[in-house]
Amino acid sequence: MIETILYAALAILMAHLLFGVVLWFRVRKFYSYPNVLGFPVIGNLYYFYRTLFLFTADRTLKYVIPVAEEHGKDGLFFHWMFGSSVAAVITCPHLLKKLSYHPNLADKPYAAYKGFQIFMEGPFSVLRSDDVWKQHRKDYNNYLKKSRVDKDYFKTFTKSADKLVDIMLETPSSVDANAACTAVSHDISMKTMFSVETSLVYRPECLSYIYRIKDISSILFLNVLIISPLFHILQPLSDLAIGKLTELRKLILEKIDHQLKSNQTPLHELPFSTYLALKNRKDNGSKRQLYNKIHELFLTSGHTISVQLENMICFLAVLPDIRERAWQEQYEIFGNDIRDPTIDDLNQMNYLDRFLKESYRFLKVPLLARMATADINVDGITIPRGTVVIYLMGYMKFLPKYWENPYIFDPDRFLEESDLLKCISSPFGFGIRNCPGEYYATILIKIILSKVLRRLKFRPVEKDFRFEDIKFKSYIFTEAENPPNLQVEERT
Ligand code: HEM
Repeated sequence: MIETILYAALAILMAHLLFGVVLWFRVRKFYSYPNVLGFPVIGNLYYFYRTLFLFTADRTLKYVIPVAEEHGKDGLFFHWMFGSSVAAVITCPHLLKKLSYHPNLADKPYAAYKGFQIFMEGPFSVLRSDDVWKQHRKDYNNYLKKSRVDKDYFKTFTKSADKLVDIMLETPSSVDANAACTAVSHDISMKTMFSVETSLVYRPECLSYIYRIKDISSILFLNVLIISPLFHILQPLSDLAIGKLTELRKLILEKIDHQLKSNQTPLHELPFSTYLALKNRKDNGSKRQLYNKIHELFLTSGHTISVQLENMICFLAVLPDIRERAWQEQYEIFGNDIRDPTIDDLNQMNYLDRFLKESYRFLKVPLLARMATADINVDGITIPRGTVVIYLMGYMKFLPKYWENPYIFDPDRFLEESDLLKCISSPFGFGIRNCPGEYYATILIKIILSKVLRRLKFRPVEKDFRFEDIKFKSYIFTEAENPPNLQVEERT
């Protein structure tokens, strides 16, 4: 018996060493780690297991940043990542600038985005930037373009801003701004993208399911090597996990059905979700494909705004000087008038623009990833075809070499903006896979903050809570993990 166990242990050890040799052979040309115990094979095995269980963006970042600081050279280091691919990790803004629009870096890597395909199907989760992606993207661009936002969605934005203020005034002694912003931004997304009016998004049980979607989507940033075999189990589970949201989906599908049956609305006036359903029908797409398209739209249009908005309100609450300066600018434009802003008004809000930029720096996407579809030569180094290129945004946005006092919240650091800083601080990504929702998001957030600032005074209930007390955690975006409840009063 003991002999059998010993043989089995020896066999596992040998198999491991062989595996280690294969790993080392694959990465030996550009591996930048020191050997472990002087042996490259053991080093490779060590890093293989060390990164195999990096499931979430937060864990990945916590592991990669110290490695970048220790081993990165000239803003780049190669790493055997996610247990499955060689990654070139970019930590230097100059390199980022050179590579961000590189034609060989137009695709998204399987390793980092495949997980999203469990429940999303649209430009975000399409890996190749091919004709399929182009078509999806064209549809998004069409529904998010400036003329649509200004003409079709603007009124919804302004009405919803008032609604948010009213909700915050309902329980002025202790406002959960996160819940309020989540409800309102999902309501806006339901109205603009899905043309559905429902109070369901305001119900606490529905909100808790929306938060769950956030958790699921952050976990989906995961290790495909482990997760791929589980895909078929995970897909039905993801439906179960988002329970109440299936009620929202039901409403969306009923609306779609109704619009398709009535056949009266001209094609270009259809809401985005109905248009997607029509196309899905034409392409003989399955019901699951339609669900996945709806989920992507729901996540990209609702979740993104709610995270940014709730955190920005939290920043304004804990930074009284900045809040008053932002209010002062509003006062200069509107006086005491609480009328709806126009596009011209929004264009005059320069301090608010800087506040948004500085907020985005803290609420950053922790990392962005692309796939090298051919060899890339940069600064005398070759990034080979098939390498996953990871832009370590969460690191570059706080490098003291580029940002004075990086952990101080200072909108005025954007008074002068170089091309380089613009590139690092870009909250909406870059290259052809950047965000199509930038205009929609910016207009919406500015309208809401303009109303909130003009109508409300607010501070944390816990008076001593400071900006420095905020603990940040990375999901798809980086967010405050411990936002304080707010005390609110109407400005007179
Ligand atoms: C403040 C709000 C938002 C921020 C900070 C943001 C940020 C981003 C970033 C950084 C990317 C690039 C992701 C990557 O490279 O992997 C992205 C992609 C995307 N965003 Fe946004 N986004 C926001 C709002 C929106 C909105 C409102 C929509 C749609 C209604 C949207 C739809 C998309 C889509 C479809 C993609 C994928 C594009 C592609 O791969 O071609 N986003 N977003």
